[in-house]
Amino acid sequence: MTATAQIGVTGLAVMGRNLARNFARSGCTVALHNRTEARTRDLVDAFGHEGTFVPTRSPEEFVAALQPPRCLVVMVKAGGPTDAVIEQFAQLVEVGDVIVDGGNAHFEDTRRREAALRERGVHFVGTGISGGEEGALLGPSIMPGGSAEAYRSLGPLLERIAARAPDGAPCTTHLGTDGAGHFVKMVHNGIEYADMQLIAEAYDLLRGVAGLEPAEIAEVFRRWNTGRLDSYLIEITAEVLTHTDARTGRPFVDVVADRAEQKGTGRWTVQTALDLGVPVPGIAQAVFARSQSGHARLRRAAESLPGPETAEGAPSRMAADEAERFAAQVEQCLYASKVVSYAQGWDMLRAGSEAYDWGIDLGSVAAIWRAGCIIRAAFLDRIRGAFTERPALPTLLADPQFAQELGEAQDAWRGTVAAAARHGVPAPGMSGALAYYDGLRAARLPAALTQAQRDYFGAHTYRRDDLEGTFHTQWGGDRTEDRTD
Ligand SMILES: NC(=O)C1=CN([C@@H]2O[C@H](COP(=O)(O)OP(=O)(O)OC[C@H]3O[C@@H](n4cnc5c(N)ncnc54)[C@H](OP(=O)(O)O)[C@@H]3O)[C@@H](O)[C@H]2O)C=CC1
Ligand SMILES: O=C(CO)[C@H](O)[C@H](O)COP(=O)(O)O
Repeated sequence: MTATAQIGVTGLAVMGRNLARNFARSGCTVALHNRTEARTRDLVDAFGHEGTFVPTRSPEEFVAALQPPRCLVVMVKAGGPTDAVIEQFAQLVEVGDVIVDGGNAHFEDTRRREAALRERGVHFVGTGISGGEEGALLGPSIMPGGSAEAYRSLGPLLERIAARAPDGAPCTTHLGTDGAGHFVKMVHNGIEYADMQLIAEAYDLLRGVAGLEPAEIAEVFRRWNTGRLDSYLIEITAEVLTHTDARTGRPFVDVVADRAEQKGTGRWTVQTALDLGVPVPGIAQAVFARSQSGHARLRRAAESLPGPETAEGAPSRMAADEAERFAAQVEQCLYASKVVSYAQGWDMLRAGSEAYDWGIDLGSVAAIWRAGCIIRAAFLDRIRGAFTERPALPTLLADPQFAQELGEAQDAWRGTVAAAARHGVPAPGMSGALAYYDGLRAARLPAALTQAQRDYFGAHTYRRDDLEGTFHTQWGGDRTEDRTD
């Protein structure tokens, strides 16, 4: 077989097939391979006219079809299958070739795989790809890690197929060595979970407190989508809320089982945050809210527990002008809570970058999330601006523009969280975001009491604000204080 292909894709299910088509449409010659050959044939039969494909029937043929240095993208099921496929191709490629894993791998697996392949002289690039099936075809946000040398050959190809931000910049950049790309994708998904949870809470409040119908709530979301909340997730929420179930004629949202599932990337984000010691309660609340929704036994056991009197029976419908005022208040609350969640996501990016010495450019991450990915949103350009102007910004909340907006949202944010509590509408994301915000601004936290308790029962010692060193109080004795360091 003649080596004519600039890039190869192995694993031609929904993501791989569309990525391969995207490469071909951008003018690349694309080698194709899939374990089950029928998928390769189907792709060429259906889409062969879109560009130049080189279908292959075996891993050996696939590798032989690639121009050196070979770049091959693995798009197979995450976990064991990815390991098996990487090992298979590692045996066939040569020193200097690039193997790319575009699946949703855990960044620690990517670090392990990169180290093993580096020993053999092969570049391994773990890359996050976001945008789902449609994004893979029309332009995803691509988050590659790996060596700078690998990016030199792979980067130009990725830049051809990535989404374009409104300023025309491709939504991909080299993020750092080994697992940096998959770490960034993991945090992207964590933020995605938090954002989706907040949007779900806004919907629930408009329904449970204002008494609006799904189609009316869709109109509210459409309006929001023309302002600072302009984002893909708000846009699709409006679409979902206008959809009517063909079987029953009821709003679609009312026939879908209210048990949210998860493949695991949100959970990984929270587990990693715990290891890194970064507080990301917005993401954790979202993961736990999904988990709680699926606990049928707990929910059944609790369904007859008392709630606030205002919540008894069907929600009373607000008058039009009152509903409008309430919706405006929810918008402020949603926006403020969203800013807090994104701030936590960026804290996590910074902590990961420091812990693994990746040197992730925090402004660039916002730049490549402006288009193509699930959390694409107008306000990411402002996050890009904030971290580009001040790379050492300690938290997004300290950016003067965001801080001003959070100041302006105070009454509405607190009023909405209070309304949720009064009506018994669960809003862990919004109330958690407010608690996080208040926790950061507090001049003094009750952590002082926690420390005192720890010293009381376990002699764990404490520090004082007025003296250097560590101390222990003789709680069981005369309560004198000893210096312990
Ligand atoms: N779906 C999505 O929206 C997104 C998916 N991803 C990630 O992209 C990757 C691909 O996802 P998706 O397209 O949904 O496909 P799947 O995750 O469903 O994986 C199916 C593909 O994996 C191949 N495969 C499975 N096991 C093996 C094996 N042991 N050896 C060789 N090939 C194997 C299948 O081959 P065969 O046809 O022979 O069964 C098929 O090509 C995954 O890692 C996923 O996490 C990332 C972003 C979004
Ligand atoms: O990677 C993605 C987008 O960027 C997937 O859409 C995401 O993994 C979906 O996750 P979950 O099934 O856990 O909701």
